[in-house]
Amino acid sequence: MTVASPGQLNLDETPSWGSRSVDFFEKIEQIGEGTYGQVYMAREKATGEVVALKKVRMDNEKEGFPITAIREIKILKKLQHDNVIKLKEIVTSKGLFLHSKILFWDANKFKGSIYMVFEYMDHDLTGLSDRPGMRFSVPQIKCYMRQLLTGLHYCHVNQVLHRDIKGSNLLIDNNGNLKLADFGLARSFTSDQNGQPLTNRVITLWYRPPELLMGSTRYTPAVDMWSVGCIFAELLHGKPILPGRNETEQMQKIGDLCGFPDETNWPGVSKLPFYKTLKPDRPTKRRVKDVFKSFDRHALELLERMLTLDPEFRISAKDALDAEYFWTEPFPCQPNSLPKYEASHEFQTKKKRQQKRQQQEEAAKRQKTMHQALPHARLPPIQQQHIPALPLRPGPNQPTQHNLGQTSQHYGNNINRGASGNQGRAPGGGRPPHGGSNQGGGYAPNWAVSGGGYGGPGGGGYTAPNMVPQGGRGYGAPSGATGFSQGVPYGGMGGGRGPSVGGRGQQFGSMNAGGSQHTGYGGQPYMQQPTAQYVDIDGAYAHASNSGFPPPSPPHRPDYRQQQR
Ligand SMILES: Nc1ncnc2c1ncn2[C@@H]1O[C@H](COP(=O)(O)OP(=O)(O)OP(=O)(O)O)[C@@H](O)[C@H]1O
Repeated sequence: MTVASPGQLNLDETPSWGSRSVDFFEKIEQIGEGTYGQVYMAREKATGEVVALKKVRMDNEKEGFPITAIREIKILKKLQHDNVIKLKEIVTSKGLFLHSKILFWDANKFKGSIYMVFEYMDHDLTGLSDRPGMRFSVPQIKCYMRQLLTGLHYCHVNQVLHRDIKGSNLLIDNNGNLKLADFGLARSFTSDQNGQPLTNRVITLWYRPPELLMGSTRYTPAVDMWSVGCIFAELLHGKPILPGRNETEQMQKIGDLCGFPDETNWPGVSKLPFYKTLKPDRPTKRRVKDVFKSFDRHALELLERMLTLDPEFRISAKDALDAEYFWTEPFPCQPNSLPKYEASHEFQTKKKRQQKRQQQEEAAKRQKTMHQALPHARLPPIQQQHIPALPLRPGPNQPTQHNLGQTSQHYGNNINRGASGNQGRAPGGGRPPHGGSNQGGGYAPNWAVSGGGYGGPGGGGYTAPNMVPQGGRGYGAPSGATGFSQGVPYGGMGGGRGPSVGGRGQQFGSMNAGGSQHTGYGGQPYMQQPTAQYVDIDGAYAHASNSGFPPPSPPHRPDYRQQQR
């Protein structure tokens, strides 16, 4: 593989990427609204195959190519697993042109887009849960949870932190397969953690672990496991369990449920930057068992281990897969035995709910008018649907060491306890395929952001230079202050979803031809904004790592999701 020079979109590894126009697809309908563009259900005209097109908005030349998209493309190119969404290719709309595998555009004229083409998934977990009357059975919850943990274990073994685990990023198809999606905040990590600090403004507030809320910048895959714990409890409880409106309230809610951490249950916690600020005046006590006493004994035991305050003792994905919960009756069902549902994405269910609410409001207004006109008319009240949470059973807690899988096997969907090959029940963790090709090839750790080696195409491993800055740099708009709607019991999971993550509000500075001039990270110009632009996923990182990060101040960019949610 060629190592791309700075400032180019290196499509070497997948030659077809970027060469096709979005016109090869016809859009069917919008199914998602993300921070950087819309997501559409679409059909490839030639084959009839249904796909999802995620548009990367690039119409603001000042801000350049969004770093979330660069990260997402780069990481998804490497990760290949049944429980991780497959990025099939990248297509472009007019205004971009491809020359020698480098994408160019004219910054002053270009109003086009890059689209990521994904395999299509019928639902996201939030959309599915929000369907009126939706109830998940225990085998179904176990089936989804096992797939979520399997996909996450694969990411962690391959040294990728997802950093935005939440229902709307868990996609489900009508064969019951669950896949992790939205790797826009993901990043690679090194196990020694001696590198540069990581940003703590990641993970959507309701799913954000205490170490990030208290300002830790050296964290581990345990951050994702906290989010998994929140999702797990949400699935069983029927609504989000920690719906804070801002960081302070979020930490308060965690303290009320899990007890506020101290040096006894989390040595070193008092040294975290915001510990003293967030510490409540009143005493708190762990109440997980009381609050969720209706949960099954094994479910509660697993939940306690996921919601362990000290990240070092929080259960890992690998150990969670080995938990009794998955190996006692009722067992997880097979994905393909699950019922098929009409497509349901959060975007659509939210829209339907809004429309219904509007209709109800209009009907209420009409009734009021009629009532005023006809004082004796008997008018029925507007019905509120109330669906109780799933009933389940009680049990204990048992914290264990957080621990990454060390082996290099794929952990498939069909996990057999004690089956040959895997020792015990827990998985090894598959390495991702080497750089861009699916066959052969060496693989060395630290392939992405942390700048270690990774396999070249079709053969031996090679060591990449430091391609990406350590540190993540997610300086988004502060999260959680606005647009909050508290979830109510409604089907499997709650209605309103939490305030969005802070780390998204940022773009990677545009890069100009030749790579000698560029705007800084987050659109802070170091030099005059160039006209001709191109983006290189690998090279951009290489360039960025030499560019004096972090920028002096976080760039200002509105967080669209805060306005929406
Ligand atoms: N491959 C896919 N198949 C079907 N639907 C998808 C697919 N990818 C994304 N979606 C839908 O679009 C929504 C937004 O996608 P995604 O989270 O990837 O975008 P985003 O810009 O990162 O969003 P956000 O800013 O909310 O994190 C998802 O919640 C899901 O409903």
